[in-house]
Amino acid sequence: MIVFPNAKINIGLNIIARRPDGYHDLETVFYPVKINDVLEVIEADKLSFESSGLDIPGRLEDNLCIKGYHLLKKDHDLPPVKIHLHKNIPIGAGLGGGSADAAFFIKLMNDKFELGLSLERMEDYARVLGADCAFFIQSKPVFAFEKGDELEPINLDLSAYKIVLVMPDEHVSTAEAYRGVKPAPVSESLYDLIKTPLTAWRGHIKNDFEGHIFRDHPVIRGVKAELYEYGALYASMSGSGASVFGIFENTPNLQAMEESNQVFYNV
Ligand SMILES: C[C@@](CO)(OP(=O)(O)O)[C@H](O)COP(=O)(O)OP(=O)(O)OC[C@H]1O[C@@H](n2ccc(N)nc2=O)[C@H](O)[C@@H]1O
Ligand SMILES: Nc1ncnc2c1ncn2[C@@H]1O[C@H](COP(=O)(O)OP(=O)(O)O)[C@@H](O)[C@H]1O
Repeated sequence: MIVFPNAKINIGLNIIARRPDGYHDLETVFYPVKINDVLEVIEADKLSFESSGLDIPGRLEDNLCIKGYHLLKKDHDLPPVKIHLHKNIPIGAGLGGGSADAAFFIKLMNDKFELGLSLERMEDYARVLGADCAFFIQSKPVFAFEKGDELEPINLDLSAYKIVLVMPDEHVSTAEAYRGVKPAPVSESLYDLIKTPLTAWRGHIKNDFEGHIFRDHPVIRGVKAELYEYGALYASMSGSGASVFGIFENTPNLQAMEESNQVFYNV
């Protein structure tokens, strides 16, 4: 069985407070985008994992698909499987690629081995693997709060616009992003701001990571500024970076940016 885990962007990201468990309470909007990995699972004699495409840093046993397998195996009688992941979603990009793989792995295993798990149950499994994994079970636009794993569906349809994503040759780890941030309560909730017209988002819907990440990685700040120069109605770093998206009325020609960045059009 083959599935195609998709990436996400964060539209707005307010880091509100540090929690006693070391995590942070936040609010964000997750919006699915069309950049996909390819994940295949077949029954086999022993558990194995291999990947192609982009190199995935870290140990094999820490891959979120393998972690997902062990998590499900605790509660279900699963045979060994061979997992192949073709990695296409940029890594350390704030696009949630690893989390998407984890969630799509759970869904795939549920379908393939008829585990009978409800969406809510799969979201519970996903939460164990990472704060933003639960979103990818349904991959529909949501307002996310608490650790980013409490989800409320929202009506947000950007299909009339062109979303372009730029990935500079920089990587920011999620841990680095959280280490540098100063949590603060919000004056205007993203839950309300996201309902305002897109043309009013600039300057109001913010990503709290941008402050210190832009200071430490000026290249990323430059990408955002350039997207506005090309006419973006709204532009922001996604999540913990380093990718930056722009929302345009019409597809821009970013050929000049392609020399030093990876550009994904109409995601
Ligand atoms: C920042 C965000 C924004 O959507 O995504 P990315 O930009 O990395 O994709 C998420 O909060 C990332 O979620 P995820 O990548 O699933 O995080 P986890 O694996 O659970 O945690 C990695 C580390 O991030 C920090 N962390 C994560 C979530 C949260 N609400 N508070 C935190 O402080 C913790 O230090 C944790 O050890
Ligand atoms: N299937 C996976 N794909 C990508 N990264 C993974 C995967 N499983 C575990 N990881 C680990 O998660 C880290 C960050 O992953 P990723 O989700 O791509 O970035 P981000 O948190 O910026 O969205 C990687 O550096 C890697 O060590």
